[in-house]
Amino acid sequence: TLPQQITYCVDPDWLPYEAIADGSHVGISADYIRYLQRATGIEFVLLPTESWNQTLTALQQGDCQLTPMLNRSSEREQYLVFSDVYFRSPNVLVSLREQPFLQSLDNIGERSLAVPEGYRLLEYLAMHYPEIPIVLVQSEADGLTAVASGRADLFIGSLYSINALIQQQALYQMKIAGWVGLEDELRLGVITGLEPLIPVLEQALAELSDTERIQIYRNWTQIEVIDHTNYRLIWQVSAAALGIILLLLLWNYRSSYFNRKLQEKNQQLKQTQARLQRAVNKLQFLSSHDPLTKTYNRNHFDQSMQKQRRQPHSDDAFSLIVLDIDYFKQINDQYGHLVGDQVLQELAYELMQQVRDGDQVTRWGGEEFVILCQKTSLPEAKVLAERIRQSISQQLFAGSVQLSCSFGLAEQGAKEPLMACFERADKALYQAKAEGRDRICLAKPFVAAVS
Ligand SMILES: Nc1nc2c(ncn2[C@@H]2O[C@H](COP(=O)(O)OP(=O)(O)OP(=O)(O)O)[C@@H](O)[C@H]2O)c(=O)[nH]1
Repeated sequence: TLPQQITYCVDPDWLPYEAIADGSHVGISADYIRYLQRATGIEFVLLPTESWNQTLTALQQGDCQLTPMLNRSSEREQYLVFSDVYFRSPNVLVSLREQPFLQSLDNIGERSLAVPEGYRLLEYLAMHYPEIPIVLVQSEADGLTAVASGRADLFIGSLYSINALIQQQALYQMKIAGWVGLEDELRLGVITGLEPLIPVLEQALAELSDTERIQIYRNWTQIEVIDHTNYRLIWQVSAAALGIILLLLLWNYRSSYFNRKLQEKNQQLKQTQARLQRAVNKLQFLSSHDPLTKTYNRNHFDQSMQKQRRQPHSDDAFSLIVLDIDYFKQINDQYGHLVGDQVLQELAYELMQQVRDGDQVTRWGGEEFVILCQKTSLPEAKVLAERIRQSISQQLFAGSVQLSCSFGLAEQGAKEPLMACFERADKALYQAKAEGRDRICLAKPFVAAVS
């Protein structure tokens, strides 16, 4: 009679074959146990252990009645009976990348070899390679760490579990350094006394299709080339590079944005400066010019007089022509004020045409103009005044107006203040008016006051 319930133990750390995770049995053998439970109706109860050695002890003592996945060895046959092999896996040697490829156990030489405690491999090595220095480790994971840290030169273990561990722990500095002739031939083991279970379990295993076996295997293994590229590192480096590129692009975008803004602001500033300069120019022009005739105004005339006074030692002659339109009131009355304005503008234009570059035409007020003649003696000023007088008499202003002007001329005497010179010229102008207009009168020479 078969038991309704049996206890079983597993290797708690031997993925993908089997392991205990959060108290539950996982791995390939867990799928087989679940299948066997369904197929046989026997309840399999896990007795968790902390190491493979503990599992073997529990089996020896009868606390556990079954273990689902192990190799047969003569030592184990003393307390276990085995099913047929239902899973095979090669055993391999693992070393650091820089180690040479050893091919097999025969080429190990002086190198030390890490082997998990309780593994059948120990028996195998003791029998076939007693000279190899063995470093005992707790588990396959511990064995790989031993090689990674230099505690052992090589590790020997099952291909599938090593593959899984290397990936899980990202031990990409490891490589498979050789094949061990010995294959794992994994079987179910039950303690002696429960032999009748074996045919029942074998019968159930025989009914498992190849597809189901492959599915179980696939559930727990990912076959990948061990010597593979460290994609995680590549991703990390690429992500970092991408990050830096994005930062640079952002920086570039921001700085060109601010540059554009700055250029816009500079442009606006330039435009404002230009507007301001135009306003200043206009103000300067207005402060020194007569708005109607565009000749200089009295303000500018006064400033020029002061400058003239600052050059008392100049030997150059300097003359003033003061002129006034004759009967301008009548022109205004007859043709209207707007025509009067136009006459003033055209006359001013005529005066500016006639004088030399250094001379200045100023509207003194109303219809009276003053011409400051640099480097000009009284006879020279008279020639100029005569030319002006004649040219005025020969043209029509504002289309139809004929006019004449009266002129008063004076040459600045030595040490004569300009204002005094102006007054002499103005007097001469009144004289011209009084003598019948349309004529030129010269002022009497300057007589310096006797001190
Ligand atoms: N259209 C116009 N007339 C002006 C302007 N400034 C002064 N006048 C006029 O010029 C006239 C000057 O008249 P008056 O001082 O009597 O002199 P006038 O008529 O020229 O006579 P005489 O100088 O003695 O020959 C006045 O009627 C003013 O109104 C101006 O800017 N535009």
